[in-house]
Order: sequence, then C-alpha cells, then structure tokens
Amino acid sequence: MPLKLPIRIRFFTHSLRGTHIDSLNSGARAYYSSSSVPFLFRIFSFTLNHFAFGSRINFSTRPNRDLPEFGQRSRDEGEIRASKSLIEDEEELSNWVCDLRPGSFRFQLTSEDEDSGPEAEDRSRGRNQQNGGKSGRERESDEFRGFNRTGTRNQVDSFRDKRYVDRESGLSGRIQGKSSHGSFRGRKERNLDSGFRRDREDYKGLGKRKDLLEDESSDEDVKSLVMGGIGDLLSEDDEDEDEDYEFLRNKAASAFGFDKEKVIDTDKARNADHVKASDSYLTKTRFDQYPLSPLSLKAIKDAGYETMTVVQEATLPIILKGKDVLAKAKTGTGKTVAFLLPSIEVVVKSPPTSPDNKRPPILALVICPTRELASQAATEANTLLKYHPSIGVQVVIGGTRLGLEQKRMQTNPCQILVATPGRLKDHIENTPGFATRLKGVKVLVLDEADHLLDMGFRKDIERIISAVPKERQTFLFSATVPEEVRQICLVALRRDHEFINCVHEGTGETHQQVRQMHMIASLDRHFSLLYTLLREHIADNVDYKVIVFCTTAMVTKLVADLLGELNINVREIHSRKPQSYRTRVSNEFRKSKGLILVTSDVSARGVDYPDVTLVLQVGLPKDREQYIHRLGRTGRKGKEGEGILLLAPWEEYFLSSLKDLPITKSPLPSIEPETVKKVKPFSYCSDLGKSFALFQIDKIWNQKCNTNTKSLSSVQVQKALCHVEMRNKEAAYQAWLGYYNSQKMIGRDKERLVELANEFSRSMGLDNPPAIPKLILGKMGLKNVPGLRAK
Ligand SMILES: Nc1ncnc2c1ncn2[C@@H]1O[C@H](COP(=O)(O)OP(=O)(O)OP(=O)(O)O)[C@@H](O)[C@H]1O
Repeated sequence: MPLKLPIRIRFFTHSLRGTHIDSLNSGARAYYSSSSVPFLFRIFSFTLNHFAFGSRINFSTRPNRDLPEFGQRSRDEGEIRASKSLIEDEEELSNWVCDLRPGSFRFQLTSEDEDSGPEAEDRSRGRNQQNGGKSGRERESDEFRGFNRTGTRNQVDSFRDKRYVDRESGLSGRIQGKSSHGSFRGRKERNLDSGFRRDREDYKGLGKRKDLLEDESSDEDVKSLVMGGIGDLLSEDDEDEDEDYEFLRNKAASAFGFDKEKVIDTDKARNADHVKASDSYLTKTRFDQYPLSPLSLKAIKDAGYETMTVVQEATLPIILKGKDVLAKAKTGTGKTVAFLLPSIEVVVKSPPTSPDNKRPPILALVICPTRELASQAATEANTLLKYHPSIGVQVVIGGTRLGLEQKRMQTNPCQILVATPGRLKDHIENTPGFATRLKGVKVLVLDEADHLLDMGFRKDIERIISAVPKERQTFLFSATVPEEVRQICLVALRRDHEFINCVHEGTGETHQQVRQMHMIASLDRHFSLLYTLLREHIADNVDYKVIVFCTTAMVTKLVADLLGELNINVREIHSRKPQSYRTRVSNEFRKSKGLILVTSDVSARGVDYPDVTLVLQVGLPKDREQYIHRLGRTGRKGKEGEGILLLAPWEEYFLSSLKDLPITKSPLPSIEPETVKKVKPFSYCSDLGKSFALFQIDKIWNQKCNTNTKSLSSVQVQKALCHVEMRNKEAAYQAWLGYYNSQKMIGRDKERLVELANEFSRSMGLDNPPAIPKLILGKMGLKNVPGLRAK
C-alpha cells in the first residue's frame, strides 16, 4: 500500500529532445523518450522509502462455458443442491484456461486431466446432486446464521453453468522469501541497487510487523491491523523527506531543463470525429491497418472488435517497432488487448520449438496482481489465439495446488504464461526446469504496473525480473501511474522506452460519462443512507447492477449481511471467502442484472464486469488511485455510469486528493432523523436484549408505517442490524479500527481514532464497543488507549 505523499511529485520529460506529440486519426497521444531517467532515478532513489507494504489480494474468475450446473437453489424450498468437492475445483481451475480452445496441442487429456472431460462432467454432476450443497449468499447465510434468506430477486438461474472454482489459499510466501538483490537490468544495476538497498533497510526497521504481514498476507483485515503500526513507524519522518525530494527535484529540473510531461486531451480529440458518443473510447483505426498476422486479425474480428480503442491505437505501432512501453489509459478501454495482441505477434514470429525440447521456452510472460485479473487476461489471450492452435496459454495463480500446475505445465507446455507474482515466484523456486523455460522470455508485461511495483509486490517482481532475460521487450500498463510510482516503473523498462499517456491529467483520469458525487454524513447514518441510496437506484434502474466497495473484508461481510437482512439482492466478495466462492460469485455478477455486489478492494482493479450502473464507495478509499480504479468498474467501454462516495465528516479531507476530478457534492437523501433518535435507545442487540429491542422497533415501525414511508429505512436498518451476528460486528469493529489506524491522517491521533471506532460500533447498534485481544491491540500500537476494551 503506497503511502500517499503530501506533495505531488511530477515526472519530467525532456522538453525538446525525445518528446513527441502525435495524432493518429481521431485518437491522440503523448509520449516521451526517457533517456534522462536513469540519472533522475539515481537522484530520487530515496523516493522508494515512501512505499509501504501493499495489500495483495488475489482472486480468480473464469469465463462461462456450457458446463454442468454448479449449484442450483430450489426456489420453493429455499434449498440449494449440488456443490463440488474442493479437490475437483482445483483441478478445474487449472484445466479451465487450457480448455477454452479445443484443438490446441495443449488439450490432450492425460490421466491426471481426466476430470476436465465430458465424462468427468457427468461424474461431477452426479456428485453435485449427491452433495446437496448451496451456493451464493443463501449458502453463506445458512453457514453463518443457520437460516435462509430470500432476496428481492432470486438469482437461481445465474448459478447455472458454473464450474470455475478454485480454492483460496493464503498468500503466505508471497511477500516472504529471500529478496532477489540482483539487478533488474545490467545497465541500471547501480542506480537501482542504491534505491532498493535503502528500501530494504527500511524493511528491516519494520521488523516484527513485516513478519506478520508475510504470514497473513492474504487477509486484508489483518493487514489493515498491521498497517496501522507501520503507518506509525513511517509517519512523521516522511514529510521531511518529501521536502528534500521536492527541493532536489526542482533543482534537477531547472538544471537540466526538463519540462513536465506532455499530455493531450483524448476526450476532446475523440469527440471531434467519433461516430457515436457512446463509442468514444474507440478510434477509427482498423486492426488490419497494422502488420498483424492474418490469423490474429481473424480472431479479432470474431471477438467483435471492429476498430481499435485509443490505447490500442496509440501503443500498437510503437510496440511493433520493438520499443518498451509504459502506457496509461482509462479504465475499461481495452488495455488487455493492447498488450496481448503484440505479445502474441512476437510469439507468432518466433521459430517453432522442437517437440523434443523437454523445456520449451516461455516466450511471453504476463503478470497481473490478482488471480481474477490473471484469469481474465488468459481468457482474452485465448480469444485472440483462436486461430493459432499451436500457441498455448497457461495461467498460474495462487489458490490452487502448485503440484497441479506443475503437472499441467509439463503435460501442456505453453508459450504464453499469465501469472500472479507470488505463484510465479513459487514456480521459479520450486518447479524443476521452470527457470530455464523463463530464459526464453521475449516479452514481459506488467498489468496494473503501478500496483505491481508498489511495496506489496516489489520483491516478487524483482525476483521475477531477475529471472527473465535482459534482452526482451517490456510493457507496463495501468489506468493510474502516480508520479512517485512512475520512477519505479523504470526499473523494468529500457532506457529508450516510450511513455504513452492516453489520459488527460485531472478530469481526464475518469470518464466524462460517469457522474461522480460525494455525500458527507455522520457515521451513524451511513447504513441507512446506503440502504436508501440502493433502494432509490433499484427503483430508478430496472437493470441495476451495483458494486458497493467497503474498507475491509470484515466490514464488507457486515454490510453484505445487513443488506441481505434487508432483502436486498446482494452477493459478497472479499479475501475471507474461499477462492471457489469468489470465482463463482464473480462469474454470476458478470452475467447478471438486478444484483448488488458488496466487495472489498479485491474487485477494485481491472475486473471487467459489463454494464455496472452504480459504484458506491462507503468510507475512505485507500488512496486517490484506488478511488479511480473502483469507480472504473462502471462506465466501461463508453457506457454511462454513476459513482457515489459516502464519507463521514472527518473523512472529508480525502476529497482534496480528488479536487481535479469532476466530483460534486450531493445532498443527502432524506431519512428522517427523528426516527433514528427514537430507535436508537432500543437498538441494544445483545442476545438478552434482542427480543425486547425488536419488539420496540416493531412498535415504532408500525407507527411509522402509517405516517411516513421514507423514514422506514432507518427503522428497518436498525431492525436488520439486530439480526446480524454479534461476532460479525466484533470482527467488523476490529477491522475498521485496523484500517483507519493505517490511514495516516486518522491513525496518528489514537484517542480520536478510538472515539471514531466507537462511533462505528454504535452505528452497528452496539452500546459497548467489542473487546479486542490484547495481542492485537499491541500490534496496532493501541495498548491502553482510552475507550478501548481489551480481552
Ligand atoms: N477494440 C475493441 N473494441 C471493442 N471492445 C474492446 C476492444 N478492445 C477491448 N475491448 C473490450 O473492452 C472491455 C474492457 O477491456 P479491458 O478489461 O482490457 O479494459 P482495461 O483498460 O484493462 O480496464 P481496467 O483499467 O479496468 O483494467 C473488455 O470487455 C474488452 O473485451
């Protein structure tokens, strides 16, 4: 998680030499040659200290095929049958990508692969029927509360065709492990080494907390707890360094005549001559205007891609010339195709490997920060490879057994590998012959590059980069590339790389067609407001499809439980859910309409859910970039969308980081405060008081029913909160405390932090804040802070 620098550090470009502005048809682009960068990097190497451990949360999804029912809920009985064993799920996960293109040499089944054949599907269906499992939130509901819940709309059918499942495993080992102190590239070794050495020293200083991160790195909430402590360690000193940095930067900039980066307004450029406003992410440039293989062009046509998107048009000619590229383009504008297509071309042009070669080279390596994204990229690769039967793609991601992936790679060696960093590192270290295969890499892609290069992934990425040849082409893509991260991106790129910026800084970073609003309301009104906003949105949009982002996994769970109690049709995704569940829900949400996904940041980046009508962010986003990526789940492919950020008054400071975005203040929808006041005294939700509280609430509710319908929402929320399990409230409270403890502005005043946490506790209907284990309080640096209860 990068700590935001209070001072925005600009990246410089030589004002004349190597800077180009070009315009191709309707799309325009800006790019620069960065030969000056190594020098700057040396000066600014200490910027690396500003990056703390990042959260790395992986999940995976796979596309749909006609496959047996995964699980089906009987509408009448409220029961769900069919659930597959986890062992099968793991095998399926690894089979999935390979199975997408029948006819490829990768698809010959071996005895280990038998479960991917039709017979296996039958067997699996049989087993499913026997198992009588449940799926979706209903199953969760049962697991946690022992009774069923009915949503306003039943999603029975959408669980059909699901078989894409895998198992969540911790990310342990992902941050841990020996860091590669090797260089990224020979010529930059020295410069980088100094930067990273400093960085490593800072790691040492974090001592115990880092160990804890390593053990629990799959758990957002635990990381939040720990990050609180890290935040403390990094807090005050950072500001001094920012000042030093700014001073040096200004010096260097004036001394060498570097200018600020050139940007162009792609929105204006596109709107000028685009066919339809809704297609404004597209250009008029056809794919066949470039020297691409006819078989790739055929597949592109089949995929329904008629013309290039802005980022594709801007990057393809540069990449085809053999250049490294750092590309920044808005969310949902086709970056995946932009890096996959030229990668495939490199593979197509490479001489075929002899079938006798026991360790055939991997030619293109794509790294994505999450399992979900890796799977999505592999799916897209398979689409583009439709007519290249001899080119294979495999995906290696956390959450599956390493052994299965090893076997698969042995049986069906591929030329293109899509991977998450931790699992890839595992293979480098533990799979015989794998390191040799990586020596063939000609193209390296870092998707969501800024995220991959922040502290959470950096060591794995260092290790991976040191395992691939220096002579290669590298593509870095993201919708956000903050200035301070941009310099770190250079560790992977050649000196003469091109920076292609398809985003106009400020307003251009988000989509014009997405209406952005923020609302400020005291914490005790957040749940009621959320409920009211959702109800209003559902009433106004027949095909509503909403994503609600929450701060942590356990807060996500709480909100999902609450909305479920309120009969809102919700699903939840966060790191505490098994990977198989996450994959299933993700696939369901991708296909469905009339559904709300409550999620943590595991869904913030890259996930391509079509037609999301509203993104609602409750509480402080981790940083400006996270806000943009979350918002980017709506308004994809030129579609319209809406974003609402709901903050408490003491979170309002965050808006200053968004001040260049077109986000406006929105009045609060009315929820009658009187009602809240009347209900609150009865909102005591311990087991003993629960019946009495519910009785009182019912009374008020009934009175209100006759008077004011709108005011009902608060009463309903209070009532529903009483049904939410105490242990979920406790976990949410603890996670909330950990998350805000890690937010520099809030976490630095511990007493105030605890006051706010207790306000959150009251908003869940608790009279007393839940007690927290002393050990955890110690780790959070919150021992003996007044207002906390320790156990
Ligand atoms: N040339 C094209 N024409 C039409 N659709 C396209 C084209 N290229 C890609 N797409 C589609 O656009 C959608 C968004 O693409 P993609 O997920 O790659 O966006 P992205 O820029 O990577 O977004 P994010 O920043 O959120 O990761 C996908 O559904 C993809 O299939």
